[in-house]
Amino acid sequence: MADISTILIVDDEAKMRNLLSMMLERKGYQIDQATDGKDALKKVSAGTYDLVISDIKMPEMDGKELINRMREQNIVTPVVFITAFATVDSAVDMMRQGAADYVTKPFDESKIHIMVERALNLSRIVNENRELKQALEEKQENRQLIYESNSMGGVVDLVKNVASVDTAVLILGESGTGKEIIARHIHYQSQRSRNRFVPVNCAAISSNLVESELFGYEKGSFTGADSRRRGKFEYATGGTLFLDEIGDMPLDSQGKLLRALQEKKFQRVGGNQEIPVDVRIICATNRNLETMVQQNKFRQDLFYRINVFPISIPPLRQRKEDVVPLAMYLMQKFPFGKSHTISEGACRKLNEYPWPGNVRELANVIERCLILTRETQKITSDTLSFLKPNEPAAGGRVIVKLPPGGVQLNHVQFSLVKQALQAAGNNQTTAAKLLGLSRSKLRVLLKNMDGEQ
Ligand SMILES: Nc1ncnc2c1ncn2[C@@H]1O[C@H](COP(=O)(O)OP(=O)(O)OP(=O)(O)O)[C@@H](O)[C@H]1O
Repeated sequence: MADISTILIVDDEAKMRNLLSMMLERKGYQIDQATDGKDALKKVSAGTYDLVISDIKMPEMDGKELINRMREQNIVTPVVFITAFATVDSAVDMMRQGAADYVTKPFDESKIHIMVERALNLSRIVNENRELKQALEEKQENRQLIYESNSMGGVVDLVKNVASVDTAVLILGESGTGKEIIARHIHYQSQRSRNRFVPVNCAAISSNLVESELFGYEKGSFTGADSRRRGKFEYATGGTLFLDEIGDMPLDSQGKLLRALQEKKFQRVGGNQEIPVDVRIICATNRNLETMVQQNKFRQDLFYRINVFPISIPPLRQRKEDVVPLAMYLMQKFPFGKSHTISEGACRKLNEYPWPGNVRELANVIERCLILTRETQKITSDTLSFLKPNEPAAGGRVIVKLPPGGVQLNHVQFSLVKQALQAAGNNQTTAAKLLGLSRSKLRVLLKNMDGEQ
């Protein structure tokens, strides 16, 4: 049931839109309508459609401009044109613009159905091809797991054991230890590897959006829901759903997640169609969920359901053997780091440092060193003089004195975010790094700040 095709019909004539909608709804397709190219572009940018059927002549934005704008925005949904007068020339022109097909008016119903089926088949093949390519690239990108330590060797053994079964896995470890890369390895070694690996950062989604992010929504289910949208569960069908920072998921959303996992089905927000769950769940957290359960901050029943096969990733300071191999590997990953060398003294310094931000912090330090030594291409212990073993390079402890009259925490947050953006020249990725946040979490903060202004 999850793959009912959704078609967007674009025509300025209501009569034509309704006629086509009726014909296609009878065949079981889900239909949405737009009144011209501009309206259609807004909808295809926000929603998920399998096919667009569009008139050519329309006010505001015509069919040709619509398809051009879609391709500019990398929206590859096939478009079929309906035209009153198709000469060979205009047909060639339409196909040149990237149309999947065209039909001439007046048309009979069977012609429309054949054309829609053909275009949807094409759409499926194009999507499959694109996703396979993406998966291959991702697999190559995340292929290498660097380690020398016995403790990481143990983690890799656990990954091998659990990959082939569909068991829920809970990956535990401090921030930046490699929880996501381990989750990807489980996925790519499983029978689900031909399908998607879909990461969701539970900490980056504001609580009122968790449900629609996970389960999707129907058109009109809330203000701004202009079109139907698939959620992460549906998107990951046949594959793996990676729920990162699960400990940060609000309690009421935890209840909804639990229900979907128990009943093995869910409904989109505002919908009544039951959609079966066919995903493998891998969760990760840097929090102590058992303590959170005791404090009633995490649901015990959900904890038992996701904690079937726990894997703990040790912090980098407890596996010093991995530090230098990882540093060498990370150097190679940067395009300008291929011919750099690293001295023994520098390696010693890297080994002495406690790495509170783990592998992510090591990657940041290596990037900084590569920039500092662009000329000499030699990383020495002097290059690492900014690294103080008792003073973390990033994410260190900061003590802020509380003013006697108290302070609004969100004002402090606001000020720090603003300063970080200023220092980073408005580059959100760099600003997020300065604040020890992921870019998505910074975006949520910015959005919330917008709301408060
Ligand atoms: N053993 C490893 N080999 C190669 N790369 C690694 C390894 N461990 C971590 N990395 C890299 O370090 C970075 C941080 O790892 P990852 O995102 O998996 O950590 P995480 O524990 O999920 O972080 P967070 O808790 O902040 O979400 C990534 O770029 C990842 O590819």
